[in-house]
Amino acid sequence: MSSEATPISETNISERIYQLSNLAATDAPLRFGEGDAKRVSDIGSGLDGDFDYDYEGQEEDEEEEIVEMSEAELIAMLDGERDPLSVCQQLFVKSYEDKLDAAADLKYLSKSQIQELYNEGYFTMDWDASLVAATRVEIMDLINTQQIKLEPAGHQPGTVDSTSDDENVESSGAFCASFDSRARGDSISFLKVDESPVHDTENLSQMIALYKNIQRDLKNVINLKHESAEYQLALYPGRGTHYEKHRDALPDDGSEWDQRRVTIICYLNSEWKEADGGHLRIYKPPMTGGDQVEIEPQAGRVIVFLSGAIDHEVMPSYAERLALTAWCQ
Ligand SMILES: O=C(O)CCC(=O)C(=O)O
Ligand SMILES: [Fe+2]
Repeated sequence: MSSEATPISETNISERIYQLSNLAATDAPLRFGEGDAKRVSDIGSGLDGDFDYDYEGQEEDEEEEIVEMSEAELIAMLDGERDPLSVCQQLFVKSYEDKLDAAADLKYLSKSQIQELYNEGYFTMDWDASLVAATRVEIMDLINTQQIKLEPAGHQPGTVDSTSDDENVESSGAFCASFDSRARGDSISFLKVDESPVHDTENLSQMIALYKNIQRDLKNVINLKHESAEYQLALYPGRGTHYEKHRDALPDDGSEWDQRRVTIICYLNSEWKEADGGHLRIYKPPMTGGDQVEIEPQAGRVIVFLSGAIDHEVMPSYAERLALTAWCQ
């Protein structure tokens, strides 16, 4: 189905984007690719019933048109209207360049990293590999002792994401589809970093502090609504497991929706070598040339990107591959 052929009204799409965005705020990233057709009209509830009353003659004009559109089509349509990076650049506070010049508000990130995030939609950095390697040992121990319970991300909904909203799980065909094991081969656990003593471990808590530091700096230059973030641990077991091309959120200019705005991922693979694969492939936004960049998932490598602007894909991984992601809203 071609997105151009789909007539859709402004209000219609904004409501539907709102509902999709709520999905994105759980673990329902906006995946797209072959065979990923979803009914936008299936998502959520209420909207289609809003016009069910029968005042003679009046409702005809107001009858909402039900439009079928996959997430891929929705994103393609939005991208066609405006480059997703230029939309997400609106997330930056108006005075962000002044703040960079003052540099006083940045404690952990550099001015050039913030500028890269603005201009390219992402930047990479490296954390102390020995801290990350020690954290991996702690995490594997927590997994082996069942203190962290990983569940296949491509599993049936309702059993996977403790942070997810049951209403979404039940009402949304799209949500179900995002748990398609063909799309992703990892097992995941959402970490309640602020609540659980389980994660009160020396190295892991030091690493969480690093994420929080980044978030604190980002908050000075980007409109972020929350102090907290969602933390997801993801383990790919090897055997060529991957995560198909997707976007973590819709392009978001910071208006009103509960979107993931910034994705921060750190890799924890101390023994990683080229033949292990599992690179993160980044698709640069069209306005920066649209090239592909591959990020090696080696211990300490960190990527920070604008969730609504960067398509990405986990390439087949032939060794266990561990990553800790934080999504800031
Ligand atoms: O682990 C990675 O490199 C990316 C994972 C990812 O894209 C996701 O969990 O949404
Ligand atoms: Fe992602």
